[in-house]
Amino acid sequence: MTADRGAQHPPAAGEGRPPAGAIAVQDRYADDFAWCYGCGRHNPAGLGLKTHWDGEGTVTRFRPRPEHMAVPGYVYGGLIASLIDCHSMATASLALYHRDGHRLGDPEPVPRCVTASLQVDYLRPTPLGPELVVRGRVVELGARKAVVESELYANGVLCARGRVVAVPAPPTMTGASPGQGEG
Ligand SMILES: CCCCCCCCCCCCCCCC(=O)SCCNC(=O)CCNC(=O)[C@H](O)C(C)(C)COP(=O)(O)OP(=O)(O)OC[C@H]1O[C@@H](n2cnc3c(N)ncnc32)[C@H](O)[C@@H]1OP(=O)(O)O
Repeated sequence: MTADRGAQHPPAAGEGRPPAGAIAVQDRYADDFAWCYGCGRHNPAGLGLKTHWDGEGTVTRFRPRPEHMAVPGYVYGGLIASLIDCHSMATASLALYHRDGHRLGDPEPVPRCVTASLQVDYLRPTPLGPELVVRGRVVELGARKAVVESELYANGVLCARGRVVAVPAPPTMTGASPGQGEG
């Protein structure tokens, strides 16, 4: 994955800025499954990521806070992995929802996926300060998985790229109350 290092992202529909009040994927996860640190709307300590369709793919925007620092001036790589992870999961969930004939705004909750594999390439240091833009697209949609490729930009410059395998959440991950893991 060495191509496009440092590529400028082409102009996209709406530049990833959803209209006010637009429904995000995370708004439509079932209540019991909306606690994820990265994207759960019920997790007050989380990142609160919101993912929307934009043009041919999906987009999530996030402005890192000072505590998301790796070294002064640059973003911590673990945060970058989290952004790519949750953005890709939302993209996979949305693709499954569309495959089932639904559109955001339908009453049925969006299906939930978990991360089977998360691979991130850090192409250049990500500056701490500007809003980050993550763009994703589904490259494979199978019966039991979706493969999503996501790219993270700062000031329009490609800084990291991820490839994520998403699998519908197994029944063993359902039913616990927040704070009740198996371990
Ligand atoms: C009503 C429902 C509500 C549900 C409500 C859930 C609440 C939960 C909310 C979670 C919110 C998430 C928020 C953000 C994402 C996280 O942070 S999720 C947390 C981190 N991830 C985990 O803990 C997952 C732990 N791993 C697992 O549970 C199992 O390994 C998995 C991922 C379910 C896969 O199970 P499995 O039995 O291996 O699945 P299997 O059917 O064999 O494989 C399906 C496909 O995936 C592929 N695959 C599996 N593992 C891998 C791998 N490591 N690498 C590459 N490909 C793989 C297989 O090859 C297969 O591909 P195909 O043969 O179909 O082409």
